[in-house]
Amino acid sequence: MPVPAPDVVRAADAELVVTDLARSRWFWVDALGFEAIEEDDEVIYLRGYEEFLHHSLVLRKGPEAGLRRLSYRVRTPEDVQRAKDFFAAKGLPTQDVPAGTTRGIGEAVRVEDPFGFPVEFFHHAEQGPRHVQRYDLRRGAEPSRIDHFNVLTPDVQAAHDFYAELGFRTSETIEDADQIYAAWMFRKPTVHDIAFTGGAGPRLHHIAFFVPESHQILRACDILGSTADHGHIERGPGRHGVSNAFYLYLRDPDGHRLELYTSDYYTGDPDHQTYRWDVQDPRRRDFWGHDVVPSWYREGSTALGLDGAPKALVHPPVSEETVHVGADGLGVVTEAELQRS
Ligand SMILES: O=C1C=CC(S(=O)(=O)O)=CC1(O)O
Ligand SMILES: [Fe+2]
Repeated sequence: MPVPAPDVVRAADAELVVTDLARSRWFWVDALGFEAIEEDDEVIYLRGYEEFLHHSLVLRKGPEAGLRRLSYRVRTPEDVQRAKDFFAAKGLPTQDVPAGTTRGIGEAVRVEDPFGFPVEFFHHAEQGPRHVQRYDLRRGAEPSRIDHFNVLTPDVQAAHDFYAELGFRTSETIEDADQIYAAWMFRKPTVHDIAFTGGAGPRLHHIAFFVPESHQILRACDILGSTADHGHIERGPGRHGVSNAFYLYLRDPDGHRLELYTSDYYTGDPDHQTYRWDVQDPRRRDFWGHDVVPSWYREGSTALGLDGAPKALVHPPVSEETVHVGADGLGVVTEAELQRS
């Protein structure tokens, strides 16, 4: 008898380990304008202006940078137990997380998914102050809300199939006749809550926050340029092929990647169709055909297991970089060159 999947509402919270909390605070709060809703010498709780829960991102001080958890909100308290039963039935590690372990979050279950990612499911959450119309508080890129996670994993097909079992639907893919190189999957009615990027994993590729319009993205670039901190700009601004979103990728002081993202599209109808990009289409990742910088394909944040230890990397047999030429400007990169990078 299959164990029912929990009813996942959306990607809701994440926790990153950072090595210099003050420097991280400068990047996420002073430069980009995230709200620090609570903080002490060890941890900062951040949120966007449109958010109603206590926070959506935790920066926790630690000796080595890494991804501690990706968290999904589930629809009912019973779905927390369903999540535990679903992962336990597959022989995957699960950990009960008492209410208040994370400020503002009720009891949760933390699991390791089949690909080594630390994933948490919670229902109860404290409401934070309603700042959606506090324009007097908005600064920097005016981040609105957490939108999605993107992770690096060597077998995108397997990840896609597992999250489909968890009830996620597929909005877009990048593929060819031989394989799927990337997939975007959703629970909330937009393009994605989780995306799988082919590459050595388990590693976090990025966490994305929605901003109101493209001009907040341009303002983030101008702010970082003004203080000669332009080195934090990795890729963009530009228009995505996949998702149609206007985007910018930034790297924080520990190298954690943040995407500022706006104007994707609705996916909530029951017969929403998956859009499949050919890996040879130079517009798939940047609709204007701009190059994808190599670091965007190759670099990510270490995932920490439930025991807190860094997860060992598994490399994919073939990387998108070695398949696609043209817009990425890389020409054909051999797998051996990739492994050395
Ligand atoms: O959110 C996203 C939407 C599209 C893309 S891609 O670069 O267009 O593939 C990447 C992304 O996963 O960050
Ligand atoms: Fe993204």
